[in-house]
Formats: sequence, structure tokens, C-alpha cells
Amino acid sequence: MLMSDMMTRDVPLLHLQDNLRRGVELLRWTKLDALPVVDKDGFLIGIFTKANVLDAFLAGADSSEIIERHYNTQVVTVEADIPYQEVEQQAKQTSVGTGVVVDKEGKVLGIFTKVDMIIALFREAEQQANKINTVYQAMPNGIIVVDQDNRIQQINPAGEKILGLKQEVIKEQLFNRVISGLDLDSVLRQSQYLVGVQTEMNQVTVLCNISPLGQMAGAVIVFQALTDLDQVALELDATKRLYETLLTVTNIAYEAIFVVDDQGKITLANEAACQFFGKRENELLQKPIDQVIENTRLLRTLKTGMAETNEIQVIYGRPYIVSRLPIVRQGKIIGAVGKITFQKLDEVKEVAQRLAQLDLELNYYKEQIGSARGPVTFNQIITVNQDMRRLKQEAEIAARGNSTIMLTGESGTGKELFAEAIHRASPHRNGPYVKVNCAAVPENLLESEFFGYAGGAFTGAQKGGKAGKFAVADGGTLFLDEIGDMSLNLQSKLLRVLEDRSFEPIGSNESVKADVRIIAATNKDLTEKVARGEFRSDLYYRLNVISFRLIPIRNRSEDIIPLVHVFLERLNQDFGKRILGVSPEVEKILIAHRWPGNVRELKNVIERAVNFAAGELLERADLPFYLREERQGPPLFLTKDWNLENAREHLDKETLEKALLEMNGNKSEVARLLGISRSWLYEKMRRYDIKTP
Ligand SMILES: Nc1ncnc2c1ncn2[C@@H]1O[C@H](COP(=O)(O)OP(=O)(O)OP(=O)(O)O)[C@@H](O)[C@H]1O
Repeated sequence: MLMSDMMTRDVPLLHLQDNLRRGVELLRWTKLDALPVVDKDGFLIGIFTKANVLDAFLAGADSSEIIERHYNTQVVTVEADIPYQEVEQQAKQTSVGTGVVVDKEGKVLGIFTKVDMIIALFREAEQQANKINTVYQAMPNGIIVVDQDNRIQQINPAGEKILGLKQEVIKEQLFNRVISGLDLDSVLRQSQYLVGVQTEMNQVTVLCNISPLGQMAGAVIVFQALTDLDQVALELDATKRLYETLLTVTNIAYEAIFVVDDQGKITLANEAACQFFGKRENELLQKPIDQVIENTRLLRTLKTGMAETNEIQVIYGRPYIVSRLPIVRQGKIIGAVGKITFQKLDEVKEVAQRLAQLDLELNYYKEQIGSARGPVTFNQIITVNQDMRRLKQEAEIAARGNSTIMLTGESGTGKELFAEAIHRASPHRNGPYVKVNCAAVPENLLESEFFGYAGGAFTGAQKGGKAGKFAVADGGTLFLDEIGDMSLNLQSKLLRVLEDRSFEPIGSNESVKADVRIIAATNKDLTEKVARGEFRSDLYYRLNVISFRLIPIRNRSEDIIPLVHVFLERLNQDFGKRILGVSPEVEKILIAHRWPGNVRELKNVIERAVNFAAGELLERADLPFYLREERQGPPLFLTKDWNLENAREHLDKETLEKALLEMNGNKSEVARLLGISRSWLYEKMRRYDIKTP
């Protein structure tokens, strides 16, 4: 807005020869307080005001007197093309009520009065308000204004749309009553500006800025719904930051650290890794790891998900200490991290060389005594399943204490494996690990088996007495497998040992201290046994201080293939074979099977298949009959050439194969289990062409 838009135009002009009467009449007619006075050429020479009139008549002037002696030559002029802001500024500084607007040559264009100023002010304010309102209505961001009592005063159309609310409904309502997710009260109490906060408002994820307007005025919340794309962008940004942080952290390390993706290609290498491999980072990135380390075991980590820590590996002809860790996301192995310790290693190298030598010797002796495997650690418990991984972590933490641990779960889910891993990670790790299968020891021997007996305790007892499992396990761990099968009599004795931490061998009055950590396991439902009175509830609670329920393999099918790879690796070693994996068809079958015998059944199936396999992959024909023929469609008897005879044969064959697998091919056991003679068993096996490994 310019002065020319605000001034009063078409103002009558007075000349020096006009008399006072004309001046007064024009002032009355125009209702103005002053009029410009011009010379004969129309140039401004002064101003004639109401004050001039009053002064003239007070001095006794007549109305016919000309105004030449009665006007002001001091006149405030303004130019027509100055903008509103400048006019406002000038108006504030001057005390005169009227200014004359002139053009560049000084010719009068109009006058500017206080009334003009007020009208202009209103017009300007209205224009500004309109502009703000247009922005407020049209902007894509939501805006909510709350007053000092947190009552909603306004919400713009975008805000209504994002939150699915209506201004007329929520106006004057308390913010926290109508909008959930953002606790505005507490935000405002701190009276802070909050910028870029990601939060939920009425279950919509939004990014918002909150500006308190001071204690007395409330606040403005400007927000924007986060679309999936925005979320991705935010996450990407966070990921980038995380990557940079990770790289910095890895660069601090002395060790060579590198990461591979699921294809075995390097995706990250720290400075020490570049130094170790003698390559620049860009030469390493995206390179298959087996082209960088010839005998890499990281590819194995990718297949099996098995972590390995501080192992000796000979790289470029020298031994190094290496660790490998799988990266698992939502049950899938998405990569692996490798670490090689190689710097500041003079002493470590010496130790490493000695260890490598010892390792070789150990392997040699292991081979001599028939493939005894090393102690079980948590690393050997293969799983990529999220819940099992959590279980592993919790068990590792529980291992550090001394409490009794109970392991439950179906047969073959890995309870024994867990028990040994817990022992190896516990403060008792240097003591013995002793296992008792409570179901396998005859009832009358159980007591002496547990507590031993003193010399001469009974006829036939060994002379010097015999140490029981509690004494053998002193300072270590006693694993009580199949605890559900323990007799009530022994249960009460066990309870006493657990309570007193001491026991008395049979035939002795002296009690012996027992520093033994107990781990118990069962595949039975102990609560049911307690309810039936077959298991003491006090013992149950005593044993159940910390308990872990292992998950059946059918509920974690993502573990099947990694487990297969671990078993294949061991079997390849044992049988001198080179089987690399399973065919896609076999993979489907393995994943679809219900695995009632869990990991043990899987292990046996793979062992059997390896025996029959001819190629580099396990094929369907290598699987036992019951898996090969496992019905994935409708039941077999619905097909057209199915009759009672071949249905029975099919069932016979399936039962025999399962029993053979379950009993590890032991034919006498199978015959006993199925209640048939050995010769009948041989006959059936011959008839159905069933082979055992
Ligand atoms: N997560 C696993 N990783 C590797 N091997 C496993 C795993 N779980 C089980 N196994 C193997 O499966 C077999 C059975 O496991 P284990 O004996 O620990 O099961 P269990 O639950 O104690 O069975 P049961 O109740 O019949 O005694 C073992 O050979 C064990 O090494």
C-alpha cells in the first residue's frame, strides 16, 4: 500500500486572494481540519487550518479579509509514492494532524489526515490477517493452538484432516482429552520449544514442533503426518549416522574387523583390516571374502549361524586369533562379522603358535580316540530363531549365578546341550560336569547312585565304599535328566540335599557337604505330575527357581537349514564326504515336516541321508521313506489306485523306518520296541527294501 492509496483526494485548494469566509465554508463543507494553500501556478505554499480561522477572528478580522495574512507557511508534506510502512513511521514522529501530499514537482495531489491514517491501519491489519489466514487454511501442515489452560482454540483444515477431527467439535476441549499420545501438559510445564519431535497423535505418527507462547498464552503445535516414505527417509538418516558411528568405533580397534553380507561380499572393513590385507577400503568393498582369505570360515558362519570366538586360524601361512559372529535379522542370517587379532601381537603370536600346535595335537588325539568333540558352549547351540536366541542369552546370564535351573521341552530340543553349556559358562566350569538319567537307573540303585555308600554299608558293598554322583560332582554341576521319572522316595531325599546342601552316604552317619550346582530337565509336564501327586510340589518349586522352556523345532523352522549345515559339516568330516547342502525339494520337505523327535530326529535323518547320498546335495531319494512319502496333499487313501493291502504296506514301511531311525539302527531294540522277532524284522526290511546306515 502506498501513500497515494491512503490519502484524501480531490481536496479544494485555497489561494492567497481567497477570503476568510471562503476558507471557513470550504472547511465546513469538506469536514477537514486544514486545506492546502497554493500560488497562482498551483504550487503548495502553505496550509490553512481551523486554528488559523480561530486566531484570525480572535484578532478581530472580518470574514471578507483575504487569507494571505492568516495561513501557515510551515507545512508538512509527503510524497505520493512512499509505502505504508514509511507513512506509519512518519505519522508516529509528527505532531501535526494533517500532511499535504505532493508530486515530485510540489504540486498538490491531496491531503493525509489522522483519519486516513487510522483507516489505512485497519486496512493493513486486515490485509495481514487475510494473508495469515490464507496460509493457515491452505498450508499442508496441521496447526493446533491451545490457550494457557491447554484448551484447544483452533485447528486448521490440514490438522483436522490428519487427525480426523473437526474444529467445531474439539474447540474449547482440553487437548489431552481429545488427542492421545502427546502429553502436552508436561511439555508445556517445561516451557521449552520442541523441534522435530516424532510422536503419536491419535495413533497417527507425526513430526511436530511445539512452541509455548508463554505462561499466559498457551502454545502452538505445528505437525506433519509421517508418510511411509518420510519414515524411511528418517530411518535412512538414522542408519547413515549409525553406520558412521560404527565405522568410527571399528576404526578405534586394533583388530582387523570386516563385515560380509549374506552372499559373502565385504560390506565394511575397518582401517586395521585394510592394513592387514594390504589393500585400500575400496579394493575390499564388494569383494567376495573367499577371494581375500583363501581358507575363510565366514562362509560357514553364513550357512550355520554358528559363532566362533578366539579360534586359531592360519592365514597367509601364519596363525592368528580370529572370531566370527553371524548377523541375524528376523530369523535370517543376513551377514557375518570377522575379527582378526594381529597387531601388538609379539607375545600373543607366540601363544597363538603354541596353541595352534596344541590344537593340532588335540585333533590328532581326538581322531585316535574316535571323534570326541570338545566341551559344549553356547556357541555350539545353533539357532537363528529370535526367541531361542533370547533364551540362550538368558541362560548364559543365569549360568553365572548358582541357582538351580530347570530345563523343560520336548524330547530332542537340546536340553542336555543347554545343561552342559550352562555348566561351561558357570563359576563351576572348572569342576566336573556329571549327568544322571533318572529314568535309566533302577529304583533300588538310585539312592546309592546319588549319595554313594560307606565301606561295609551292606553285603556285597565295595570295601572302601563308593562315591555317589553328588560327591563326584563336588565343585561342579550335576545334571539330573528326566527328573520327572524320579521316585517319590528319592524326591524327598533330593529335596533335603537341596535344602541343607549336604547329604549322608548310605551306611554313614557323617554328613558330607555338597557344593554342587543342580540343573534338572524333563520332557514331561511336571505341573500335571504334581497335580496327580506323582511329583512333590515343594521339590518342584525348589527346582524351578529359574526355568527355560526350549522350543520345538517345528515352531522355529528357520533353524532347520542352519542345523542341517552344521550336521553336514561334522558328518562330512567323519565320513570323508563332501556334501554341500540339500536340494530345494529336500529343503521343502524338511521345512514342512513336524519333527516330533525335534533336533535329534533331524540329526538322525541327515546322518542317514549322508550315508546314501551320491552327489553333492542331499536328494529326496536319500531321505527315509516316511519323509520321502510324507503326504502334503490329501490322504493317500483318497487316490484312485489305493487299497487296504498297499495302505498296510505303506504304514508298515513307515513304522519300521521311524523305529530304525529312533533306535539308531539297532535291530534288536527295534524288534523289541515293535514287539516282533528279529527274523521277522529282517524279513520285512528285505521285503520293503529298507536299508540301515
Ligand atoms: N540348537 C542345537 N544346535 C545343535 N545341536 C542341537 C541343538 N539342539 C539339539 N541338538 C542336538 O540334538 C540332539 C538332541 O539334543 P539333546 O540331547 O540336548 O536334547 P534333549 O532335549 O536333552 O532330549 P531328551 O529330552 O530326549 O533327553 C543332540 O545330539 C544335540 O547335540
